[in-house]
Amino acid sequence: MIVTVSRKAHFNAAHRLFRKEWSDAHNETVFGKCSNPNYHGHNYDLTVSVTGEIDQETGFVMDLKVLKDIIKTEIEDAFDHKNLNLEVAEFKDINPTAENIAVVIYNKIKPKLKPALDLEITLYETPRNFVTYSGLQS
Ligand SMILES: Nc1nc2c(c(=O)[nH]1)N=C([C@H](O)[C@H](O)COP(=O)(O)OP(=O)(O)OP(=O)(O)O)CN2
Ligand SMILES: [Zn+2]
Repeated sequence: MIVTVSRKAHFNAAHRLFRKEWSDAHNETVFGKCSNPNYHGHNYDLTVSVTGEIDQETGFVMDLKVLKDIIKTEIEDAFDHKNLNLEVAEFKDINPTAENIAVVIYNKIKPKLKPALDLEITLYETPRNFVTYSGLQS
């Protein structure tokens, strides 16, 4: 039987949406208040979902304590109370949109899971704006 297990997490982070080759005025036209040169913050809510076979000995798809520890180490310790543009290496040259943050989170967590397990990331940037990524490539 294939089942999905999920773990919620949370982090606060600052960011600025902009392209460095564009003027502040053009960035504001494209990204609006999210391109404020002085940055702004969000309370990000994260759901990490792992899908796979139930292990017949343990009854687990995976141990949620293990998933909790992976999220803490890979995401919360790395992103919480950070300026994503300035302090998180993955966003040095990537705009920290919700889409790109979800892809970075996926790419940090996937190698920590058994290869047979599927992963889906849902990231809420605001209570009403959220994105989902499950590893599909164009
Ligand atoms: N496709 C995307 N669009 C937007 C992103 C994004 O990451 N991907 N990000 C932003 C802003 O950073 C931020 O989300 C602010 O959005 P906004 O609509 O202004 O949200 P509110 O302040 O109105 O808060 P709500 O709680 O959602 O009402 C913009 N676009
Ligand atoms: Zn923002």
